[in-house]
Amino acid sequence: MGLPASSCTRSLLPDLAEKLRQPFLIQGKEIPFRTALAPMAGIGHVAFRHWVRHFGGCGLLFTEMCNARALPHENPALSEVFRWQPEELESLICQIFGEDPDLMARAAIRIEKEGFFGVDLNFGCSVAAICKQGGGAALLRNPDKALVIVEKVRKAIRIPLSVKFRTGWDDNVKNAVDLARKLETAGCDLITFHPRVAPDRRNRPPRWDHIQKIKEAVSIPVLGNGNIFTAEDGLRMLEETGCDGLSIGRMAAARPWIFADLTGQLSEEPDTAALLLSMHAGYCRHYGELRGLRLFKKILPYVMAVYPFGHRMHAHIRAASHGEDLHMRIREAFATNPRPNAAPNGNLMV
Ligand SMILES: Cc1cc2nc3c(=O)[nH]c(=O)nc-3n(C[C@H](O)[C@H](O)[C@H](O)COP(=O)(O)O)c2cc1C
Repeated sequence: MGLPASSCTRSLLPDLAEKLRQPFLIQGKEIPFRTALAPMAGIGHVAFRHWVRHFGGCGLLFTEMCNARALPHENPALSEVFRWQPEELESLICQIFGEDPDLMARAAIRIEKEGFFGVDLNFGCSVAAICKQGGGAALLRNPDKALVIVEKVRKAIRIPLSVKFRTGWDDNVKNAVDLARKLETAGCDLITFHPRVAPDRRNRPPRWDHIQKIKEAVSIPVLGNGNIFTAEDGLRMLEETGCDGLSIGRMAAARPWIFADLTGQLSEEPDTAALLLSMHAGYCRHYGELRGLRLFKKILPYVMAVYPFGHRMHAHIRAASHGEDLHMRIREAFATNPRPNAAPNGNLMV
C-alpha cells in the first residue's frame, strides 16, 4: 500500500533540508534540527511523540499544555499529559499554563527535577476555559503579570525557558514586539510565535510578516508557527520571516514523519494505513484500550484532511467502537489506496 513517489510529500526542496539541518543553540545547548513539534492538547502526548521520534528530524518536542496548579502533584503513571519516555527528555520541553507566578515557578521546578530539556510558558491559548482562569492568551492583556511569571520561573530554574505567544487581542503587532523584547530581558531563551489575534483560533490566515517583526526585535531564537502545510510553506516562512526554525502542529498530527521529510531524512514514504494500526496499538499500550481509542480518534481529522474524500474516510473510521472494529475500518478506508493531496482540506484541518 506504499505511495508512488509522485504523490508523496517527501521534500524535493534540498535548500529547505539544508537550512533545517543547521544546528542552533539554546542556552549553549546544540539543537540538531531547526524544527519543533508544536504543543497540541490531546495530540502531543507520549504515545504520539514516539512516532515523531521514530521518524526523526525533529529538533524540539513540546508536550501538550499541562496545568501548572496540578503539575507538582501529577503522577506520570496516571497522568495523560505529564508522561514521557526517558529517551525523549533531552529534547522535550514541557508546556505549562496558569496565571499564578508562584504556582508556575513550582511547576517549573518539578519539570527541571524530572530532567526535561526545558519549560515552556503558554501565553497564547485563546480557549475560553483557559482564558477565563487568567491563563494562556489572557496574560497578553496583562503583560506586566506575564513578565512577573517569566521572572519568577526564570529565578526558579536553570534549564531553558521558552514562551509561546500570539499577536495579542488586536492586530497591532507592536504590543507583541514590546513583549518579546521584555521576555528576552527577563531571561527567556526561546520564543515560539503564532501570528494570530485572539480569539481567532485557526480560521483566518496567520500574519507571517508579524513573525519577522518579532524576530527582528530579539536576539534569542524565534520559532515561527502557523499554517505550514507543505515543504514550500516551510521554506517560504524561513525566507520571508528570517525565523530560526519551524514549529509545526496540525501537519505533524497528519504526518508524524513531516520533520524527517522536511530535513531530508526520510528514506521511504510510510504506508499510512499500516502506520495508523501501529499507532493505535501504541496508544493502547500507553493508555489502555478505552483512552487509547479516544486519543487515537483525535488525530484522525488531520490524517484524513490530506485525502480527496477525507471527510468520508474520517466519518467511517471515527465510528469505530473498539480496537478490532477500528482496524477493520482503517483497512476498508484505505482499500482503494487513496492518493494524498499535496495540501490538506481546510475543513478537517481545524
Ligand atoms: C488540537 C490542537 C491542540 C492545541 N493545543 C495547544 C496547546 O496545548 N498549547 C499551545 O500553546 N498551543 C496549542 N495549539 C496550537 C498549536 O500549537 C499551533 O499554534 C497551531 O496549531 C498553529 O500551528 P499549525 O498551523 O502548524 O497547526 C493546539 C492546536 C491544535 C490543533
